[in-house]
Amino acid sequence: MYRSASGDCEQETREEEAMKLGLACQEWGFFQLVNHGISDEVIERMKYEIQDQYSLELERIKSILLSSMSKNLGAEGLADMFKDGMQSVRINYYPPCHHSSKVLGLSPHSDGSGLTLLLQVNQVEGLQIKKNGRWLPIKPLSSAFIVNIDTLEIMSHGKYKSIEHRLVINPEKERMSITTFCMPRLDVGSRFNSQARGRK
Ligand SMILES: O=C(O)CCC(=O)C(=O)O
Ligand SMILES: [Fe+2]
Repeated sequence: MYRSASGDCEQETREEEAMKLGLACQEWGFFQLVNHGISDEVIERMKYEIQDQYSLELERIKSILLSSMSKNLGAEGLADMFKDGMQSVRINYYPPCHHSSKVLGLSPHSDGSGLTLLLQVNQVEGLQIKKNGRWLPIKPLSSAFIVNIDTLEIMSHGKYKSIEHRLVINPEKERMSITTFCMPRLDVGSRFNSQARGRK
């Protein structure tokens, strides 16, 4: 819902703002939201932590993991294939739902990046992975990253497995997680895609 940030503005201003919002949505489909009530301090801290701390630290963890996988697979240069590859981050929020048996937070899927690093923000269970036809819950460990293999399955010629997973909702508690999808460099991705197409 759009709400004027100061909250106490006159009815007239509110109507004017709502009209401007409507126009921006109709004519541009893009707009910048100011006076939203989140303090500069919180925003600056968030920017700093995402840019200078979290993503740099993840980059470090990713290269350590990939070097080790590279040795394990006997596939030199795996870490290099991900160097300067795109990373995208998704913050997932799952509100509690009393009809939790009738809904899913995320339906069964496997991720489309190369490798995924997932951080559970709170310790609420919900993630399940499919193993031998059964859904197994993943117990949240505080401060652990949950790592899952995606297109690395193709890159490892099937030696590593990309596993289907889903998210079930808790009836009482909300859940939050931060997923970082790590892609190989674009040229590597297209090389593997055309190889995979060639195999069909
Ligand atoms: O929230 C989770 O634990 C799972 C998230 C997930 O599978 C995804 O973002 O692709
Ligand atoms: Fe996923």
